[in-house]
Amino acid sequence: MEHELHPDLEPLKFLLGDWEGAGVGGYPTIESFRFGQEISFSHIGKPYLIYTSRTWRLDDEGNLGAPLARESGYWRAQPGGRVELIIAHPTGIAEIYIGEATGTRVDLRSDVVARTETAKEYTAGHRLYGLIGEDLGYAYDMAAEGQGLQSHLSAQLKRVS
Ligand code: HEM
Repeated sequence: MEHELHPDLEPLKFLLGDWEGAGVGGYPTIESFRFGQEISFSHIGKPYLIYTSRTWRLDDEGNLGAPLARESGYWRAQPGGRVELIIAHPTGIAEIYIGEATGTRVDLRSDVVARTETAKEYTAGHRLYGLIGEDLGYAYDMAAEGQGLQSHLSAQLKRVS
Protein backbone atom coordinates (compact mmCIF):
# COMPACT_ATOMS: atom_id res chain seq x y z
CA MET A 1 0.00 0.00 0.00
CA GLU A 2 1.27 3.49 -0.92
CA HIS A 3 1.24 5.91 1.99
CA GLU A 4 1.22 9.66 1.70
CA LEU A 5 4.45 11.17 3.01
CA HIS A 6 4.05 12.81 6.43
CA PRO A 7 4.87 16.54 6.01
CA ASP A 8 7.56 16.39 8.74
CA LEU A 9 9.44 13.86 6.56
CA GLU A 10 9.90 16.35 3.71
CA PRO A 11 13.53 17.23 4.74
CA LEU A 12 14.43 13.51 4.78
CA LYS A 13 12.61 12.60 1.56
CA PHE A 14 15.87 12.39 -0.43
CA LEU A 15 16.89 9.34 1.62
CA LEU A 16 13.84 7.23 0.67
CA GLY A 17 14.48 4.07 -1.36
CA ASP A 18 16.93 1.20 -1.58
CA TRP A 19 20.64 1.91 -2.02
CA GLU A 20 23.62 -0.29 -2.89
CA GLY A 21 27.28 0.57 -2.89
CA ALA A 22 30.68 0.19 -1.34
CA GLY A 23 32.82 1.80 1.29
CA VAL A 24 36.06 1.71 3.19
CA GLY A 25 36.61 1.33 6.91
CA GLY A 26 39.41 1.56 9.42
CA TYR A 27 40.39 2.65 12.90
CA PRO A 28 43.70 3.00 14.76
CA THR A 29 43.09 -0.33 16.52
CA ILE A 30 42.14 -2.44 13.45
CA GLU A 31 43.24 -3.18 9.88
CA SER A 32 41.49 -1.15 7.19
CA PHE A 33 38.94 -2.96 5.02
CA ARG A 34 36.51 -2.54 2.14
CA PHE A 35 32.83 -3.41 2.37
CA GLY A 36 29.70 -3.66 0.24
CA GLN A 37 26.50 -2.21 1.67
CA GLU A 38 22.74 -2.22 1.14
CA ILE A 39 20.67 0.46 2.84
CA SER A 40 16.89 0.78 2.82
CA PHE A 41 14.78 3.77 3.90
CA SER A 42 10.99 3.40 3.81
CA HIS A 43 7.95 4.99 5.45
CA ILE A 44 4.34 4.16 6.34
CA GLY A 45 2.84 7.65 6.44
CA LYS A 46 4.04 8.34 9.98
CA PRO A 47 6.75 10.94 10.77
CA TYR A 48 9.65 8.49 10.75
CA LEU A 49 11.74 6.54 8.26
CA ILE A 50 12.29 2.81 8.74
CA TYR A 51 16.02 2.14 8.28
CA THR A 52 18.08 -1.00 7.74
CA SER A 53 21.70 -1.45 6.69
CA ARG A 54 23.56 -4.65 5.81
CA THR A 55 27.25 -4.98 4.93
CA TRP A 56 29.67 -7.61 3.62
CA ARG A 57 33.42 -7.77 3.28
CA LEU A 58 34.56 -6.75 -0.22
CA ASP A 59 37.73 -8.32 -1.66
CA ASP A 60 40.23 -6.78 -4.11
CA GLU A 61 38.35 -8.27 -7.10
CA GLY A 62 35.11 -6.63 -5.95
CA ASN A 63 33.47 -9.85 -4.72
CA LEU A 64 31.27 -9.78 -1.62
CA GLY A 65 32.38 -12.06 1.21
CA ALA A 66 31.37 -12.72 4.79
CA PRO A 67 28.68 -10.56 6.40
CA LEU A 68 29.96 -7.61 8.46
CA ALA A 69 27.93 -5.10 10.46
CA ARG A 70 24.16 -4.68 10.33
CA GLU A 71 22.04 -2.06 11.98
CA SER A 72 18.41 -1.01 12.01
CA GLY A 73 16.33 1.77 13.45
CA TYR A 74 14.05 4.74 13.00
CA TRP A 75 14.74 8.26 11.77
CA ARG A 76 12.20 10.41 13.65
CA ALA A 77 11.58 13.67 11.80
CA GLN A 78 10.69 16.69 13.90
CA PRO A 79 9.26 19.96 12.58
CA GLY A 80 11.89 22.32 11.16
CA GLY A 81 14.34 19.64 9.99
CA ARG A 82 15.37 18.33 13.40
CA VAL A 83 16.03 14.60 13.39
CA GLU A 84 16.09 12.02 16.17
CA LEU A 85 17.69 8.73 15.20
CA ILE A 86 17.40 5.47 17.14
CA ILE A 87 19.65 2.57 16.09
CA ALA A 88 20.10 -0.97 17.41
CA HIS A 89 23.23 -3.02 16.65
CA PRO A 90 23.67 -6.80 16.96
CA THR A 91 26.96 -6.04 18.71
CA GLY A 92 25.14 -5.13 21.92
CA ILE A 93 25.06 -1.39 21.31
CA ALA A 94 22.01 0.93 21.12
CA GLU A 95 22.35 4.57 20.16
CA ILE A 96 20.25 7.72 20.04
CA TYR A 97 21.42 10.54 17.76
CA ILE A 98 20.18 14.10 17.46
CA GLY A 99 20.76 16.19 14.39
CA GLU A 100 19.58 18.40 11.61
CA ALA A 101 18.58 17.96 7.97
CA THR A 102 19.55 20.88 5.74
CA GLY A 103 19.12 20.68 1.97
CA THR A 104 20.25 17.18 1.02
CA ARG A 105 22.46 16.63 4.08
CA VAL A 106 21.81 15.21 7.52
CA ASP A 107 24.32 15.77 10.31
CA LEU A 108 23.83 13.64 13.44
CA ARG A 109 25.69 13.28 16.75
CA SER A 110 25.11 10.59 19.34
CA ASP A 111 23.31 11.81 22.44
CA VAL A 112 23.02 8.51 24.29
CA VAL A 113 24.91 5.22 23.88
CA ALA A 114 23.95 2.08 25.79
CA ARG A 115 26.00 -1.14 25.76
CA THR A 116 25.49 -4.66 26.99
CA GLU A 117 28.06 -6.03 29.39
CA THR A 118 29.90 -7.82 26.56
CA ALA A 119 29.81 -5.03 23.93
CA LYS A 120 33.00 -3.29 22.80
CA GLU A 121 33.86 -0.05 24.54
CA TYR A 122 32.09 2.43 22.22
CA THR A 123 31.15 5.87 23.52
CA ALA A 124 30.17 8.26 20.69
CA GLY A 125 29.31 8.55 17.01
CA HIS A 126 29.01 11.27 14.39
CA ARG A 127 27.23 10.59 11.09
CA LEU A 128 27.05 12.82 8.05
CA TYR A 129 24.78 11.69 5.19
CA GLY A 130 24.26 13.57 1.93
CA LEU A 131 23.63 13.35 -1.76
CA ILE A 132 26.72 13.38 -3.98
CA GLY A 133 25.11 14.01 -7.36
CA GLU A 134 22.47 11.25 -7.40
CA ASP A 135 24.43 8.99 -5.04
CA LEU A 136 24.04 8.70 -1.28
CA GLY A 137 27.30 9.25 0.57
CA TYR A 138 28.04 9.15 4.26
CA ALA A 139 30.92 9.45 6.68
CA TYR A 140 30.90 7.90 10.11
CA ASP A 141 33.25 8.83 12.96
CA MET A 142 33.32 6.99 16.27
CA ALA A 143 34.99 7.07 19.67
CA ALA A 144 35.77 3.52 20.82
CA GLU A 145 38.38 1.37 22.53
CA GLY A 146 39.93 4.39 24.24
CA GLN A 147 40.37 6.38 20.98
CA GLY A 148 38.95 9.85 20.33
CA LEU A 149 36.19 10.55 17.81
CA GLN A 150 37.61 9.76 14.37
CA SER A 151 36.78 8.07 11.09
CA HIS A 152 35.57 4.45 11.10
CA LEU A 153 33.70 4.34 7.76
CA SER A 154 32.77 6.15 4.60
CA ALA A 155 30.75 4.86 1.64
CA GLN A 156 28.94 5.85 -1.52
CA LEU A 157 25.76 4.10 -2.70
CA LYS A 158 23.53 4.20 -5.78
CA ARG A 159 19.74 4.20 -5.69
CA VAL A 160 18.38 0.86 -6.91
CA SER A 161 14.66 1.60 -6.38
C1 HEM B 1 29.00 -0.27 7.67
C2 HEM B 1 29.06 -0.61 8.95
C3 HEM B 1 30.28 -1.18 9.62
C4 HEM B 1 31.24 -2.03 9.15
C5 HEM B 1 31.32 -2.64 7.75
C6 HEM B 1 32.18 -2.27 10.23
C7 HEM B 1 33.27 -3.10 10.17
C8 HEM B 1 34.17 -3.31 11.16
C9 HEM B 1 35.29 -4.22 11.09
C10 HEM B 1 35.62 -5.10 9.89
C11 HEM B 1 35.93 -4.15 12.26
C12 HEM B 1 37.20 -4.91 12.66
C13 HEM B 1 36.95 -6.32 12.99
C14 HEM B 1 35.98 -6.49 14.11
O1 HEM B 1 36.30 -6.13 15.25
O2 HEM B 1 34.86 -7.00 13.84
C15 HEM B 1 35.21 -3.21 13.09
C16 HEM B 1 35.55 -2.89 14.39
C17 HEM B 1 34.77 -2.12 15.21
N1 HEM B 1 33.63 -1.44 14.88
FE1 HEM B 1 32.76 -1.42 13.08
N2 HEM B 1 31.78 -1.54 11.32
C18 HEM B 1 30.63 -0.88 10.99
C19 HEM B 1 29.90 -0.04 11.80
C20 HEM B 1 30.17 0.18 13.12
C21 HEM B 1 29.31 0.93 14.02
C22 HEM B 1 28.01 1.61 13.63
C23 HEM B 1 29.91 0.89 15.24
C24 HEM B 1 29.44 1.46 16.54
C25 HEM B 1 28.17 1.46 16.91
C26 HEM B 1 31.13 0.14 15.10
C27 HEM B 1 32.01 -0.12 16.11
C28 HEM B 1 33.15 -0.85 16.00
C29 HEM B 1 34.03 -1.12 17.11
C30 HEM B 1 33.86 -0.64 18.55
C31 HEM B 1 35.05 -1.91 16.62
C32 HEM B 1 36.20 -2.51 17.41
C33 HEM B 1 37.47 -1.78 17.31
C34 HEM B 1 38.53 -2.53 18.08
O3 HEM B 1 38.32 -3.72 18.35
O4 HEM B 1 39.53 -1.93 18.41
N3 HEM B 1 31.26 -0.26 13.80
N4 HEM B 1 34.15 -2.71 12.39
